[in-house]
Amino acid sequence: MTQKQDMLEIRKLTKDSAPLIHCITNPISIHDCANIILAAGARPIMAEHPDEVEEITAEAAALMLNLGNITDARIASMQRALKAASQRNIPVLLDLVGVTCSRLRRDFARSLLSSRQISIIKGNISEILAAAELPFHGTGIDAGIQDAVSEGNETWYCETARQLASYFQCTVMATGKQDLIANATEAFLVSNGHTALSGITGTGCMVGALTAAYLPGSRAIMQRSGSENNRNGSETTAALLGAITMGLAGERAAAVSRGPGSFQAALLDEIYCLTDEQLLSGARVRMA
Ligand SMILES: Nc1ncnc2c1ncn2[C@@H]1O[C@H](COP(=O)(O)OP(=O)(O)OP(=O)(O)O)[C@@H](O)[C@H]1O
Ligand SMILES: Cc1ncsc1CCO
Repeated sequence: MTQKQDMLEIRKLTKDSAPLIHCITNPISIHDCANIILAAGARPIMAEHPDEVEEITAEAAALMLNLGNITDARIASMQRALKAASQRNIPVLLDLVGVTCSRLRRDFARSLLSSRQISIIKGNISEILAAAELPFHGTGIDAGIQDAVSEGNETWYCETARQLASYFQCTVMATGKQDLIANATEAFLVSNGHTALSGITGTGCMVGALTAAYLPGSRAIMQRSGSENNRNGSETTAALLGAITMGLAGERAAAVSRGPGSFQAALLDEIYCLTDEQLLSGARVRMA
C-alpha cells in the first residue's frame, strides 16, 4: 500500500527538514502542542499578536488554527494569518475546539472554512457535525455520547465526512475512540488509542498540532508526484499519520505509566521514540 510508504516518507521529510509550524492556539494546551511538534522533528512557533502573524505565517511551512478558549485578539490573528497562508499556498489545519459551545465559534469557523483554503478540518465527532450544520450533542469541549462513532452509524458518518470534505475541498478528521478521516472520495477508521488519552487535557489539540507538523512533508510528496489532484490524498495521509502516531504512542505510554502525570511525560517520549517498524506493525486502519 503506497499510503504506508508515504507515511514513512513524511516522517523522514519532517525529521530531515524540521519545518516551521505556526500555531495560533489556546493557552491550555499550547505548551503540549509545541512539545509534540518538536517530538515529531518539526519546529513550533506559537505567535499570536495580530500585527505580526502575517510575517510569521509567511515564513512557516504550515499553519495550525485552534479555536479553543478563543479571544478577540486570536480571531483577528487567525483571519490575518489565514490570508497570508492562502497567498503563499501554505497548508492550514483548523481545529474546531468548542464549536458546539457557542454561536460565535460556529460563525467564525464557517467564515474561515468559506475561504476554501483549509487543508484539514479537525474536531471531535460532535464538532464535525456542527461544522456540517447537522444536529450535534457536544457538551463543553467534549463530544456527546449520542454522537459517538459506532457500527450502526459509521456508514452514514463516513458519507457525511466525504460530503463535507468535498464541499470544503479538504480532508476531514474526526478524532475520538475511533478516528474517522475522509476526503471527497475515501474514508478511513483508525482504532489505535487508549482511554488514558482522554484522562489528560489537550490530547485532541496535540493530534492537531502533530498532524500540522506532517503537512509540509505531505505537500512535498504531492509536489514530487507533480499532481495538484493529489493534494487532498496526501493531506489525508498526513491526517492518518497524525492519528495513528498519537494512538500508538498512547497505547505504549499507558503500558509504562502509573497515572495521568507519568502518562503525559511517557506520551511525549513514545511520540519521539516510535520507529517506522512499530508504526507499520501497530497501525489499525481500515477503509470504510
Ligand atoms: N476512549 C478512548 N479510547 C482510545 N483512544 C482514545 C480515546 N479517547 C481518545 N483517544 C485517542 O486520543 C486522541 C484524541 O482524542 P479526542 O479528540 O477525543 O481528545 P480529547 O480528549 O477530546 O482532547 P481535548 O482535551 O484536546 O479536547 C484520538 O485520536 C484517539 O487516538
Ligand atoms: C480544556 C480546554 N478548554 C479550552 S481548550 C482546552 C484544551 C483541550 O481542548
